[in-house]
Amino acid sequence: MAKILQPDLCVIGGGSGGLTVAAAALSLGASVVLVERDKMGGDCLNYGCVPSKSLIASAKRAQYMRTATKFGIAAEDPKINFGRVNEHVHRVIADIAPHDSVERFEGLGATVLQGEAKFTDAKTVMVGDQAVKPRRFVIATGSRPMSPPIPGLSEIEYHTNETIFNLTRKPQHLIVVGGGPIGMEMAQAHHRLGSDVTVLEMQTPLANDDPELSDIALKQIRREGVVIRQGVKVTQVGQKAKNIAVTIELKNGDTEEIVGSHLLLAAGRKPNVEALDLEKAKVNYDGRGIQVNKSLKTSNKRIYAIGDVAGGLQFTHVAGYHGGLVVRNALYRLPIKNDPTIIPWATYTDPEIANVGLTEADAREKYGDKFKVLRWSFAENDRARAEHVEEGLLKVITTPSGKILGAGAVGNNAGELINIYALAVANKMKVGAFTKMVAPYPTQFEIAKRIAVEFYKDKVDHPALKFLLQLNRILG
Ligand SMILES: Cc1cc2nc3c(=O)[nH]c(=O)nc-3n(C[C@H](O)[C@H](O)[C@H](O)COP(=O)(O)OP(=O)(O)OC[C@H]3O[C@@H](n4cnc5c(N)ncnc54)[C@H](O)[C@@H]3O)c2cc1C
Ligand SMILES: NC(=O)c1ccc[n+]([C@@H]2O[C@H](COP(=O)([O-])OP(=O)(O)OC[C@H]3O[C@@H](n4cnc5c(N)ncnc54)[C@H](O)[C@@H]3O)[C@@H](O)[C@H]2O)c1
Repeated sequence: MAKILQPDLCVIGGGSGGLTVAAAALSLGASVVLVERDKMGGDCLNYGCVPSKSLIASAKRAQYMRTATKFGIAAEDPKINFGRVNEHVHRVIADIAPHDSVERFEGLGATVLQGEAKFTDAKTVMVGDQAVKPRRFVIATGSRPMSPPIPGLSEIEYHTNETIFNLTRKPQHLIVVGGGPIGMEMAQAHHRLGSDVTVLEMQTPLANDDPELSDIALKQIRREGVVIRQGVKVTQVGQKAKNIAVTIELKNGDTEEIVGSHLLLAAGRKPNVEALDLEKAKVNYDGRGIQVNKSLKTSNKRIYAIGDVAGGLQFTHVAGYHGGLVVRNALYRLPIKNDPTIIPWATYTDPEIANVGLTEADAREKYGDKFKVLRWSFAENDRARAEHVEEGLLKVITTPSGKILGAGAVGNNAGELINIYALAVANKMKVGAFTKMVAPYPTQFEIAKRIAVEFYKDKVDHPALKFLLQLNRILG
């Protein structure tokens, strides 16, 4: 057996969370062993954010061609070379990959072990025949697609996010099971790239977002031609000649068969915990993931869990945020507090949907009717008009005194717009801060400024202001 490694940190998983911890700890002079069993960069780089956003970018270009007429340019039915689209997607991955590579991390001073980590006791992990006994562990093993218990699934060939980006030929008819962010982003992108697409959602599509916002996006996606069947139960799947037949049960008990060329499962995620032998490390977990406290520590105080495997919000920026927190605690014992209430998210459908902090429904639950909802339509914004992206809405939720509790947006670049509200929520800012700033004209960002003015609209009825106005009139 090789010499036991005894670094400051052993990071298990070389994805968004693990790489953040490793890079930060190395830059602070700590010794790090990094363990990855598959591809460096994890889900985000290889099977998630990067390929999906690259595919969406291709799909957007195709849509621009179809909708050019309103800009005075003859619209065209785009000639889509799906193989070339696939090359573009993989070129983007390859361009980013060096940043996440074994070579880069070894260059930074890490010992990178390429294999599967398994705990043998509360202080030791084995990777092959290499033992690692660090001062602290960080588990960042992520999640994988969940396979719902659908009869017939094991007998057919289906796709998940781990295989869909390998397709080099356009799916004729893509059936997507699950209308969450993965399902809806992939459904719209594939439809724009020329596939027929049917989404089968057992409850409500994009249910994690404010329905006032997601309805606007879903309307647009439907208008483009994606068929979204909600409230349906998939009861059977099977091969039908070269196609896949999916039987669904409707709310009234009727059944229907939908036949497609490809099936994508996007029905939620499962934490990657099984291979770790967590029982031996006395680390508690359940179906959602590893249980952690506010400091992201597990039931074994030497071991942290971060990112998707920690059972909370599943986003790359959350894994990165967790990573930044645990480095402070693990290396310097500085107090940390994981605060999920400051986390924004964006779904990259077109229009995009984004949120941070409380939604209107959250606020109602927490404050009854003691809060304000400000609304401003993108249609009122000059830049949105010029770009023909008037379909959009910004909502800001405040306390009666103007503290920003949350914001949500649907529309062009809503994901960019939400950043300023992430700043506002994290810093407990008041809406008044927006009235003091000047936004360049014409930017879409002016919506954020305009909505802040809305907050003061009813204040013009204040008796003191009315009196001052009257007085000024008298004074001439
Ligand atoms: C299609 C899709 C699109 C997405 N789009 C976005 C987006 O636009 N924005 C966003 O913020 N998020 C997005 N996400 C979510 C994002 O990818 C994840 O939240 C993020 O990757 C989680 O990071 P992580 O470090 O927790 O896990 P991962 O990045 O998955 O990394 C975990 C790593 O651990 C390794 N591993 C697992 N078990 C072991 C073991 N026992 N030993 C050694 N190594 C192990 C795995 O191989 C993997 O490389 C998307 C996800 C999908 C699937
Ligand atoms: N833009 C982004 O940031 C982005 C994009 C994609 C994914 N993600 C992350 O990845 C996570 C996982 O995404 P997801 O879309 O797989 O999961 P999800 O849990 O958000 O959505 C899954 C959907 O599938 C439905 N479903 C489950 N079983 C079903 C069945 N048998 N038949 C029909 N419908 C079924 C659920 O009702 C749900 O609406 C997200 O929660 C998000 O955190 C983020």
